[in-house]
Amino acid sequence: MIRFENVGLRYGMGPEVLRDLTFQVAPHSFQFLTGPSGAGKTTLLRLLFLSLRPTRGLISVFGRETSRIGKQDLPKMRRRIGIVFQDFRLLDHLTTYQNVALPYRVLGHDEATYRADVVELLKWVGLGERMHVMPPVLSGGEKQRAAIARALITKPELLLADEPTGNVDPPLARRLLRLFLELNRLGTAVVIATHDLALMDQVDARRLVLEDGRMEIFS
Ligand SMILES: Nc1ncnc2c1ncn2[C@@H]1O[C@H](COP(=O)(O)OP(=O)(O)OP(=O)(O)O)[C@@H](O)[C@H]1O
Repeated sequence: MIRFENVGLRYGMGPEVLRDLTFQVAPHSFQFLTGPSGAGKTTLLRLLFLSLRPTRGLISVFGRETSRIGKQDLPKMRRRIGIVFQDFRLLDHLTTYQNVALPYRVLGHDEATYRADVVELLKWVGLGERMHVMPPVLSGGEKQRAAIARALITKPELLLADEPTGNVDPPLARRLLRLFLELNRLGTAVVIATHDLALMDQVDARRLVLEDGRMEIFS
């Protein structure tokens, strides 16, 4: 599904932030991406989401080498990937429901074709009662779940989440983890970037560990 071969990345003229990364993410797989602060986790997620290009090496996503993907094809590729950003990136002037429905609206779909799916997903993440309020009145954990729902609404083949439990207490973190595991059980490949050792210890999952720009894999 995703293949990295000797990938390196530097920002501008700076030092290489990621070096010689060679690994794969298989369809339907579940893995954590971890490592100390500044190790390059967010940078790696941006490479996976095609919002950064490597400065060396090859990345292939869904069987296509990213250097050959033109700008016009990016939205179509990205629709197959759901991403939960560290800072949520919800739109404050839309309701929770409208935020989650946004990908469909952008595609110009008729609301009647997606309304039931959005409502069902909001219930699944425990926001059934909060769907008509705006993000500024949601708690941190509720925003987190709204961002997760928005990433999932298009049924992505790959879900990327950047510190998805960074803003929540341990019981909610466990619930979110169960949500990701359930999603994975339904067929989505999942990559969760996290510092949270207690969270990782709850699942016997593959760990991609970044340190000094290089990756070690523990299966
Ligand atoms: N846009 C940028 N321009 C220049 N340097 C950057 C940029 N974004 C990140 N960096 C640098 O790249 C390195 C990796 O950053 P990154 O945010 O990927 O790490 P991280 O592992 O996600 O950190 P954290 O766990 O603190 O979120 C850091 O040294 C950071 O300062």
